[in-house]
Amino acid sequence: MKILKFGGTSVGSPQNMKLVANLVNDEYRKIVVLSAMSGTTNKLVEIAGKFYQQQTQEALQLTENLYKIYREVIKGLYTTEKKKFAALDLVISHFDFIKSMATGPFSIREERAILAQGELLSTALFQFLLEEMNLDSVLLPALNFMRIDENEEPDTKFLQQELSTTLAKHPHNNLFVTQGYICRNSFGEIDNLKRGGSDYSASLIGAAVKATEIQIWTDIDGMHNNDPRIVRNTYPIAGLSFDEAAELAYFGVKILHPSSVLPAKQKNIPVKLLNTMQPEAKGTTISSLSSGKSIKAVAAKDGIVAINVKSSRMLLAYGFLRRIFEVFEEYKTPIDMITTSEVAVSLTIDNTKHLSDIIAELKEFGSVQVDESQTIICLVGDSIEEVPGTTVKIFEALKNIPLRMISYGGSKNNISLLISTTDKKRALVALNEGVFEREPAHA
Ligand SMILES: Nc1ncnc2c1ncn2[C@@H]1O[C@H](COP(=O)(O)OP(=O)(O)O)[C@@H](O)[C@H]1O
Ligand SMILES: N[C@@H](CC(=O)OP(=O)(O)O)C(=O)O
Repeated sequence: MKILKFGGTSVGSPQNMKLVANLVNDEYRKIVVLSAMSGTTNKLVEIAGKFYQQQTQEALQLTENLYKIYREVIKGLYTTEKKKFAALDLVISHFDFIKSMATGPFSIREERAILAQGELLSTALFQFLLEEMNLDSVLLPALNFMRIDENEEPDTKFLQQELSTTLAKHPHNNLFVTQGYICRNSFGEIDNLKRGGSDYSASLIGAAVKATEIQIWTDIDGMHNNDPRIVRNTYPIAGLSFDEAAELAYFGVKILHPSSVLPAKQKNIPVKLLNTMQPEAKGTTISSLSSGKSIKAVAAKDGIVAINVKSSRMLLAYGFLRRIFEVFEEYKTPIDMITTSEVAVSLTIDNTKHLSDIIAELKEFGSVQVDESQTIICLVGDSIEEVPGTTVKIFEALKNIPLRMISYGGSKNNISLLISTTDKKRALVALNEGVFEREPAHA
């Protein structure tokens, strides 16, 4: 069994959906996981926001605008009038559901139900397309098997049981289609795996059915060495280890959801990143194989806040760091980077929900300085410290950029630097020239 996940751009137009239908049309047994058509989830977030603010007319107007987009999609997607009618009926029922939110109370529960409509629509429309092409496929409702527990962790046992029971009912089918991103929570309500979560769905499903391969199909030919939206002359990386890919995803490479590497790593299932618009390109293979000692890529994570706590009283005192960490633990706020000196500690966080409470408590230890609008630049590779001259190249490339924090030696896979977000573009461009001078032979 293979898992093929197609992201928003891959199902973002009738033309692309047809490309996807042709790509899944072969003899392999597979589960196809689809995201919402690109732009849809953002629009649904906007609509839910208007309902929240009780701006009902604006919400209904945005809903109508989105409906019109789907009406056009139907025109371009099907050839027979019969399917066009059936698809229109289906689309109307989903939009009637959204419009029904105009009456009655609106809470986070209704918001999540609205956010789920994108994946429900894309999979239903895709299933109709497969039917029109006479491809035998089964639509599996993700809300029947994808579940998160009270800690928002996926219930992998339930997933495995439900999927194996469902698949056993279709022993002669090779093609299954399901929704990414959406799930139920511990109350049985509609919920989701957070933005970009369809990659995570694919990986969890792959691990549950012990797939031979998980393919993430998107609009670029694999993981590039640098952000192609910011830097020119980036190139796809042929191979990455699970650990390297996890670091890159966590530190902001948009192509892969941060949680999606672990389920595949645990079951040792290779993950391929492939391009729907260029299916013959090799893409990137993420596996347990080491991909060679070198720096493979750089990622940038914005929205970081640096907090510095300085306390001469605490000089050389044991227990100081534990007490600082306890404050973050109390507010369920993960720490990304940490650097220390004898009298001070600097930490970074990206979740600022409890920032003022955290600062208030930290002030009990000494003076606290907070710097917002920071970016972590993370260089990822294998056994970085064993490659002579690596750090020299990095600091030479960044010689004109103020570095607020440096984290090196925590793992063999990364060097992280904290800079002001205003310097991010300059830093990524400088690193591209100074560290990744040219495409390696294997890429
Ligand atoms: N290092 C990188 N390698 C490849 N793509 C990247 C990288 N950094 C950012 N991206 C962006 O990620 C985009 C694909 O991710 P995403 O929009 O989530 O895809 P999808 O809509 O298929 O889920 C690419 O179009 C690319 O611009
Ligand atoms: N539609 C969801 C889930 C998702 O993963 O989308 P994409 O695969 O297009 O990043 C979102 O926009 O967050």
